[in-house]
Amino acid sequence: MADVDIKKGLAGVVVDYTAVSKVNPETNSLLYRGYPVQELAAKCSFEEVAYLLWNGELPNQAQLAEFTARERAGRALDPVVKTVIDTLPTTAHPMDVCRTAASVLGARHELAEDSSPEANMKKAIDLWAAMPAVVAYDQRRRRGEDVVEPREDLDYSANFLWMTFGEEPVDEVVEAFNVSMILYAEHSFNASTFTARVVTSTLSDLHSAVTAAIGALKGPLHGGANEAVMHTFDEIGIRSEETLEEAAARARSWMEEALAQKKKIMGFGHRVYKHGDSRVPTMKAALDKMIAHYGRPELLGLYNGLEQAMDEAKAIKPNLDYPAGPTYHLMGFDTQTFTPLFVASRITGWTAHVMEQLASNSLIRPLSEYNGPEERHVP
Ligand SMILES: CC(=O)SCCNC(=O)CCNC(=O)[C@H](O)C(C)(C)COP(=O)(O)OP(=O)(O)OC[C@H]1O[C@@H](n2cnc3c(N)ncnc32)[C@H](O)[C@@H]1OP(=O)(O)O
Ligand SMILES: O=C([O-])CC(=O)C(=O)O
Repeated sequence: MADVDIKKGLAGVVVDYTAVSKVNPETNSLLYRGYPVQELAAKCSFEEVAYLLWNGELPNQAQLAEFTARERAGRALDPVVKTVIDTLPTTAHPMDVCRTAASVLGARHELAEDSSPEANMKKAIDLWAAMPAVVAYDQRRRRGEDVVEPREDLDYSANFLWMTFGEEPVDEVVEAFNVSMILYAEHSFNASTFTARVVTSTLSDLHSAVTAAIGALKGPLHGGANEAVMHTFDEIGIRSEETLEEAAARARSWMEEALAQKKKIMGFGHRVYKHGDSRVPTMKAALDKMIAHYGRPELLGLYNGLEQAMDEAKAIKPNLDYPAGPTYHLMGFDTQTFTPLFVASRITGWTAHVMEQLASNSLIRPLSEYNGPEERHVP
C-alpha cells in the first residue's frame, strides 16, 4: 500500500474558511459571528441569534420587529405536511418525521428552483419558522393529541412549548429552552453542517442540504446523543424517592461497569474539545434551574455520578448533549423528541453555512486511496 497520510474522519483537517462561528478548543470558547455564545445565551432571544447567524450582525429594534413578524407569520403547520405526517406510523422516529417534513416543505416552496441569496434567506427563515409545529405536532400525535395552533403573542421559545404542550409555559422554563436553542444553533464544521455544505457544493438546493443534514444529525455520535443520554438515565433507573447522594452512587457504579465493558457513553467526549465543551457550563446552569424548578434532585445525582466517574476513569468531559437531554426530559418532551429540538435550532447554523458555501463555492470532492483488489479481468 502506498504511504499516504489518511486523515480518518477528516480529523484535524481544515477544509475551508468560515465566518459563521469559531470553535476554539484551546480557550474552550465558541463565538457566533464574533460574540461569545455565553453572552448571547444570557442577553439575547433565539430570534436575535438566528438573525445574527444569517446576517452577520445583531438586529436593531426595527430589524428585529420585522424579523420576528416573519417568523410568527410562518408558524402554522402546513396542512399538506400534516397530511404527510399523518400517513407515517406513530412508531416512526421523530427525526424521520422531521427529515420528511423538511423535504416536503422544500418540494412545496414557492421558490423551490431559485437558489439566489434572497431566495435562500427566505427559505431559511420559512423552514426555521415552520419546524417547531412539525416537532410539536409529531409528539402530540404520538400521545393521541391534536394540533395546537400557534400563538402570535408568544416568542419563539414560548410558542414552541405552547404548541407542544397546549399550556402557557412559565418564564423560567421558556428561558431554559431559549438558552438551549441558542447553544445548539451553530458549531462550525460538525458532521451535519459539513453534510449540508457537501450537498450545497453540488449546487443542489437549501432544503436538500437541510434534509441531508437532519440525516447526519440523527446518529448517536452526533445529535442523537441527547436522546441516548436519557436512555442511559433510564437504564440506570430514575427513582424520584432517592436522594441526590443515593442516585449519584448508583450512577457511579453503572459507569464503572459500563467502562469496564468498554462501552461508549453517549453525551461524553468531543472531536474538537478535549478539555470540555464550551457550552456545557451554560446548559448545566439551565439544567440546575430546571431541577430546582421541578424539584428533582435525584436527576442531579445521576448527572453528577456519571460525570464524576467518567472524569476519574478517563478524564473525558460531557458535551452539550449531556445536560440538554435531562433538561428536555424535565420540560416534558418525549426522549425521541430531543434530537428534533436540536434540528429546530441548528436549521439556523446549517442554512447560514449553505449561504456561505454558495457565496464562495467549490465542489467538495476529496480523494481516497484505493486498497481493493489489483486490476483483474472477467474470465
Ligand atoms: C452535539 C454533538 O454532536 S457532541 C457529540 C455527541 N456524541 C456523543 O456524545 C457520542 C459519544 N462520544 C463519542 O463517540 C466520541 O467522543 C466522539 C465521536 C464525539 C468524538 O470522538 P473522536 O474524536 O473520534 O474520538 P474517539 O472516538 O476516537 O475517542 C478517543 C478515545 O476516547 C474514548 N472515548 C471518546 N468518547 C468516549 C465516550 N463517550 N465514552 C467512552 N469512551 C470514549 C474512545 O474510546 C477512545 O479511546 P481509545 O483511544 O482507548 O480507543
Ligand atoms: O462540533 C461537533 O463535532 C459536534 C457538536 O458539538 C455540534 O455540532 O454542536
